[in-house]
Amino acid sequence: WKDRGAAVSIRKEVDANGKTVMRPVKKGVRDFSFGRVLGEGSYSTVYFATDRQTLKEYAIKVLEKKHIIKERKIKYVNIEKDTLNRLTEHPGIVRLYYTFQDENSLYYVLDLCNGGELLGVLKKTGTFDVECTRFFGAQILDAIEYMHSRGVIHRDLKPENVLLDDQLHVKITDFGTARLLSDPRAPQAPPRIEDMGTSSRNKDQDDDSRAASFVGTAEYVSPELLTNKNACKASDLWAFGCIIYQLLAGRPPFKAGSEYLTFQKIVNLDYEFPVGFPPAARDLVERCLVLDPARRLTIEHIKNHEFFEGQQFGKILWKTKAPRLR
Ligand SMILES: NC(=O)c1nn(CC2CCNCC2)c2c1CCc1cnc(N=C3C=CCC=C3)nc1-2
Repeated sequence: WKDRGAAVSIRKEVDANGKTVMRPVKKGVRDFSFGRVLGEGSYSTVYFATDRQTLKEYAIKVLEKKHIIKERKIKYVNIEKDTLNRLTEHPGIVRLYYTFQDENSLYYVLDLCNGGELLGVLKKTGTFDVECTRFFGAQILDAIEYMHSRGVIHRDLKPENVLLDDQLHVKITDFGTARLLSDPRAPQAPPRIEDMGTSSRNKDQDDDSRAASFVGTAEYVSPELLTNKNACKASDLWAFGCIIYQLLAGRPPFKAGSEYLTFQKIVNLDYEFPVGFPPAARDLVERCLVLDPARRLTIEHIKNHEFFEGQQFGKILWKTKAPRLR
């Protein structure tokens, strides 16, 4: 596990001749003061942390080496680091500044998102209006487009993994279950539902035991992941459709008393729109929540959809002030 990035601190030390020297030293855990826990996963804990020298605030994800080895998750750890190393230049993705390690743990120094989860903000207002949904939806879509252009499929997009910074701008996180396509630029023809029965894998996807085992969070998992275990870029757009629905309705489209019943609703496309759901948003959601990934709207189609009429994407989007939440 090679450390990444070369953050150094300058440390005052006395050399062999008793002379005080300023020596560049790679940053380590002693260079930070750790605060509250921001989140805990099966193999990691994320802390609020402050660089003692620069006073800059970060989120530091700490992974215990013993636990990762015991649970045979080394591959996940390296996939997440490789994924974050590919996603370095987008305002909508939590950035990895550098990593370091000590004898017990691995440390990822990441962007801090003081605004918390999009889900938390949504719960405060219950539902968002069209203006707010367009603002957050456009930023999420812009970030997905960048991810996919770098050959990364998130596979677990949901409002809990959409964080917000101080300006309530979106930052997508948690790439521990992402899939890295071998050739980022290869246009990925998602498998068709009728091809699902065959064992043929999508040619872009590396043959990876993780593909067979991983399924995302029940309410947002795509039908192809349930029927064929093969996530494709369109799987993230299924989750996008679920998120747009949830921002406007205040609940996800597929939710039942158990995971199994939720999965049943998904594969049967069993969901309804609440009365008063905005028509343009309804049309967009209906064209994202399509069982056959090959027939789902692409990112370009979504950007040109009536719901996003007049919405600018790209750099200008990230300079726009967040609308009043309502
Ligand atoms: N898994 C991660 O990489 C990760 N997990 N968290 C906290 C989780 C809490 C549950 N929902 C998903 C995120 C973070 C990160 C990246 C880096 C990161 C940066 N800032 C925050 N900020 C938060 C502030 C308030 C509440 C939750 C998170 N959190 C994280």
